[in-house]
Amino acid sequence: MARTATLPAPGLVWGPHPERRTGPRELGERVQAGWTAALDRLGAWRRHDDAAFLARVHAAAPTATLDEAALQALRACLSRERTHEPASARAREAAHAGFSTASLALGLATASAAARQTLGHRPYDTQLIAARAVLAGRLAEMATGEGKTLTVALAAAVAALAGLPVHVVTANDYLVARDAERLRPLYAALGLTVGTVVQADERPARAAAYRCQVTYVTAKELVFDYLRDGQSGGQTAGQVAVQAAGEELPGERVLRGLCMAIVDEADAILLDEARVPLILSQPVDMADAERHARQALRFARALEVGTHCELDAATLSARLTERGRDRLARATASADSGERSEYADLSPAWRNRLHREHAVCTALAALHLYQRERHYIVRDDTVQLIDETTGRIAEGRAWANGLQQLVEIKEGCAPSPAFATVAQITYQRFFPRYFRLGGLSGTLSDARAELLASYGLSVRPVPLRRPSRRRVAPTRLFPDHPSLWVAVARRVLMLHRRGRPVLVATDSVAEAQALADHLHRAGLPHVVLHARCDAQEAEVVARAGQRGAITVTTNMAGRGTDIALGEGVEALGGLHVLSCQLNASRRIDRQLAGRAARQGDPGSVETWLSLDSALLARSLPASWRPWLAARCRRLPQPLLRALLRWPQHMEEQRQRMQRERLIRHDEQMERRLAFAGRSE
Ligand SMILES: Nc1ncnc2c1ncn2[C@@H]1O[C@H](COP(=O)(O)OP(=O)(O)OP(=O)(O)O)[C@@H](O)[C@H]1O
Repeated sequence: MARTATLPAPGLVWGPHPERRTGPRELGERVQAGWTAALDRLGAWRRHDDAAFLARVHAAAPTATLDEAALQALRACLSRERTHEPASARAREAAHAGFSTASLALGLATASAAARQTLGHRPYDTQLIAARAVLAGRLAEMATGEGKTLTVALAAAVAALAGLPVHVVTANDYLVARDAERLRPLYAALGLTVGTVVQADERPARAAAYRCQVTYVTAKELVFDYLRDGQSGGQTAGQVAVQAAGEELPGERVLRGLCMAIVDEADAILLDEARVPLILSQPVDMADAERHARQALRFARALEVGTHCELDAATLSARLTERGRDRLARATASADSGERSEYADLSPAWRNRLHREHAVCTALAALHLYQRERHYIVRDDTVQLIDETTGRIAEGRAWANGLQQLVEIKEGCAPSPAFATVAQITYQRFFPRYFRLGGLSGTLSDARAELLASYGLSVRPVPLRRPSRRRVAPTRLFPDHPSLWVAVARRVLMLHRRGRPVLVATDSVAEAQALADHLHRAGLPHVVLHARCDAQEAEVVARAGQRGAITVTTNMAGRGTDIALGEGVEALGGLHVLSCQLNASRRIDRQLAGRAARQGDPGSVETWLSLDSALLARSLPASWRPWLAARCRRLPQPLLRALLRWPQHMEEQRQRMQRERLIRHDEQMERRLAFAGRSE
């Protein structure tokens, strides 16, 4: 007998702040996303489907005008199909089906007309294909320089015309302001309003920005606004009515729900930034916090490793055994019963089993797992963290959940101000709450399985507009940094004499300065970029394509910044990118390479590394170094590439596991809090 199964309706929360509350996407949706991605791999089918869709957009172009009557008709047509407050289960299903091809074609044709009229840019076919993928709730992989900024605007405009409040999520405040400003005329021509949210904005400004039809914002600001909104509680019917009338509610929610988000540079946000939860915290009474931390350390010191607890060095976490739990319970009970004991001054929080076990496990980790000179250093009576990826001091960073104060007390330092977690959420739990979610980046395919598993998002590769003319020169390895800088300076001199612009990427400020000294001695004019100022960085990187320009950068050169070639540079061979950094993932290498040879321009890329670069030095056995140092210039290319790829692969795996652990931890928290209230 045939069996049929119906998929459960996704748990959608409607009302004034619509959002999904099902966590990661439903199984059915993931299967569908996986199936669509599999279809994409059938190149012939994909080309046919793209061609048919483009034909419809081009056919709709003559009717796609920007007069009010046409826009009114388009809005009506699109909003019939979107249903962000569906009244029935049937409408709810339609909400997931997306727009019909006909209305989507008309919507994109109209947005294209606005782009032509206001920006003077006729959207490329590749941009239309990518915008369609985004509106279908997918991640479009568009190579660097192919025009993602305009693509985002096309997709955002269509969704906004359908009546969905759209959040365009970008990498930093500078890009938020720049993109919104650049695209404002396009949105205005379609009768749409645009707002921006940056770090410095106060609550009323944020509320006003979120009331716009399209809001440009960074992921961090967006998530903190969501967490703060969660703290402000529900609204009364009267307040909802006031807000619906467009009036401001001081101290109330600023977001209008999670309807549609388009994530630009999606891999940077959904993967690279998604390794730690976002925590909303508030200062706590320091005397209480210090007493509590000292009590936790006292309990932890009384436990025997192996008998009462087990330690996991890989995850830097401790676990109590049954005997450990009993001992802890007895100790706290004896304090509670008023018996004279060393624990007599315990605060009431210790009566809660979950709380005391968590506090003692953290103290055990602080005592036995977090090591001086490896995880932190002690300087000027303070504990400073060491960044595990770069091996440098992580300025201004501190551990959460009381760990910082525990390590400080262990080291005999004065504990720094403590903060209690008020609410927390991960990107992996936040973004799937959007009713519609899509995004773009140049570097997604390496992580497609993880993106599907964590966010239910499939990756749609978008073809190049013009064939790439990027030349990749052989990789070279040098025994140490001094020999690397001498060779790099010579290379830069040679290219500079020909007038070709060069962009050199180094690993750190110190390395950039060392190279700058060599360039200076060689009489080569150059710009060193190591300020942590996104606006300045983008400005300098944008000039890096001028004839004879030499730019030295310390981190990934301006993701999201266009490097236009100066006059005559194309004939000289375009921009040359010289990477002297072994990045933590291949995606970052590809982003850097993507600064050269954009949109069919000529350009070249090469990678020169030193054996003592941070990631290599950490991952290659010390016994290999003398052998490699003697032969590094003669190693065959495949062997050299494999040698450099290995540490990068290990780092990618480590970061992936970190994200998986975070998701598991998040799920555990959710289960524990199921009876105690939500974590946000
Ligand atoms: N349809 C178009 N017509 C003409 N120029 C365009 C069009 N689309 C984009 N451009 C131009 O192409 C350049 C690159 O665009 P953009 O910066 O959006 O690329 P990108 O894909 O975001 O690059 P990256 O991956 O480096 O961030 C910009 O100068 C932009 O103005």
